[in-house]
Amino acid sequence: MSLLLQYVKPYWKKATLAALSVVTMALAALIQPQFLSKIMEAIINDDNQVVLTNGAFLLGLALIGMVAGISGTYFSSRVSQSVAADIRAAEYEKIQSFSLEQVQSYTSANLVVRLTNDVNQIQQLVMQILQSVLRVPILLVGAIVLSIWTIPSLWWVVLLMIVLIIASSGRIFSIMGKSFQKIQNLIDQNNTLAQENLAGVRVVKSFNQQANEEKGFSDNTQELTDVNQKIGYLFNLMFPIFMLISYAAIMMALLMISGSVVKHPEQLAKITPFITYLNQILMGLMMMGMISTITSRGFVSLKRIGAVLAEKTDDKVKPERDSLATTSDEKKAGSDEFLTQGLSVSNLDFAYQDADENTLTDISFDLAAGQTLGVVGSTGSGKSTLALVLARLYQASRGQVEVDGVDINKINSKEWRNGVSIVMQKPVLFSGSIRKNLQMGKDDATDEELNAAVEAAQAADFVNQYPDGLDHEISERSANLSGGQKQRLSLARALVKKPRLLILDDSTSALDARSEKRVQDILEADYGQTTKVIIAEKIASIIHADQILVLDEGRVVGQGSHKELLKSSSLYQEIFESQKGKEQKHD
Ligand SMILES: Nc1ncnc2c1ncn2[C@@H]1O[C@H](COP(=O)(O)OP(=O)(O)OP(=O)(O)O)[C@@H](O)[C@H]1O
Repeated sequence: MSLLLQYVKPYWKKATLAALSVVTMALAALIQPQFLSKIMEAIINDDNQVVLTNGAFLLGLALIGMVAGISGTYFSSRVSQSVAADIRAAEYEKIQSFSLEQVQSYTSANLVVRLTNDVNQIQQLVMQILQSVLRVPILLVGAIVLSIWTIPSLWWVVLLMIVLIIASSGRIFSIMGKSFQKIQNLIDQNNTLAQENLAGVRVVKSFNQQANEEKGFSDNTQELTDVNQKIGYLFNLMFPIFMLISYAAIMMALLMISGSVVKHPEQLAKITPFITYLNQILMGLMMMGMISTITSRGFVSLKRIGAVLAEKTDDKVKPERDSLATTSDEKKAGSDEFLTQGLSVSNLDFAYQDADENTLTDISFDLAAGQTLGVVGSTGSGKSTLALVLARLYQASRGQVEVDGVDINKINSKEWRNGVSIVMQKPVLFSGSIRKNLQMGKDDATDEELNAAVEAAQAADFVNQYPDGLDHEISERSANLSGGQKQRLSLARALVKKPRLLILDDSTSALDARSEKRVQDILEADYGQTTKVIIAEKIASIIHADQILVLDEGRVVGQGSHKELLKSSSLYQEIFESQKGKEQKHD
């Protein structure tokens, strides 16, 4: 709740206007029946003047109620939309600062639901609170007091109706509350299924899995429909039950006073407001039930969003270094002062969250600035994991990674990001122009710099074929690019900023041997100052590296130059022998 108040606070003026409007509307609704009563009394007494005066008041009140209703809805929807937008932005910003482990532990589909559906629930929650939290109690208490005040002898009819409605609605609303919780979980699942299926649409089609995927999705959708239908049935059931109870109460009231109407005809004037108040009590109770279910659903969402916002973005990975940002750090960012001595890794261990064993164990190496480290090893040996730890996307569980003798966790993040580029094994590009994607590497890169990077990454041939060149649009999930094109553009993005540390995770695997050789030559000639970590399946890609690490089950089992390893590492020899034939064919 304090979270909600924090976000509503900036809009307190509009929230107050909404609350005042709503209170006015409730008071107008409560006073109206009194004028109606006076009009009826005047009709019985044949007093036209009183009929007209009270009629005018009644109309005036109705008008005030209408204006208050409109302004109440206007202000509460403005506040609820603004609060939802602010929460969404704060949540998005928080998720952006999440570590890879945090994203993995929530799952991306779940985070999408928390950003969309949960925020919508909160919008409704704020709307409901502003619209009903004052109105319902005023309407309910006011209608109970005024109904008894209008015909005191019928107090027990009022009480009986309240008891009957609460008894019948309590059960219905409690079933609804549980169903809303279930809906939330099903929407989470639905989103995961849809996301996975769409991301892997090619695999689904190639393995002819449409029918299975459709079944999984339709089972989930069916369950969602069933729960929604159940809520619909309950709503449909609720209204007739409540109407029945209220009409029974009205009938009872009419019966009770029918005997005295002949003696006291003015009683007839009181029955109309009495019935109106009974209806208002009914409405108030129904609204109370609805609010409790809608708000309980909203509070579930609030809790889910609160959990995201309360997440600590790994202190060691981000904020502390941001706070170290000084003017000199900012100046240093991306400058030639970064990584001038070397990269040093000592006794590094790493384990994925919830994993029983280390993925990397006791990794150590020293690399002088400007040198190249090659990393080879069998599948699953931890090469990509090492790349991610070196890029500071994961945090080592033991040991240290140092740049120029400084623990990388102590380096200002801006400086780090400007100095380091990683090209992931699976290239990821975003929908938008090629230019926009490449400028992620350097916001203010000129066309000249972009073209140089495109050239270096061997992407110029196909980029120049597009009539709109760098402005060519990449579609969602870069579906309009081939694997090799994606890889080249990811490489270009990493090269744009001329990084001081470049980490390539199997980033030239989709390039033909000639293009790969050209990339290697350019890296050597134009990126001589850049320290490089190159992970490769093919030994040919790292044969000239100053130092090569051979990984096996997360441990270094060989270390040295190509020549040294051919003598010292049996695994390296084995890999080399197995690739020799293929390389000769390439050459
Ligand atoms: N996000 C993750 N969560 C948990 N375990 C992971 C995660 N990523 C990788 N692993 C595990 O860590 C081990 C090393 O994976 P990694 O991707 O680093 O190997 P690799 O040497 O790059 O393999 P490849 O050559 O196939 O790309 C594997 O056993 C893998 O299952």
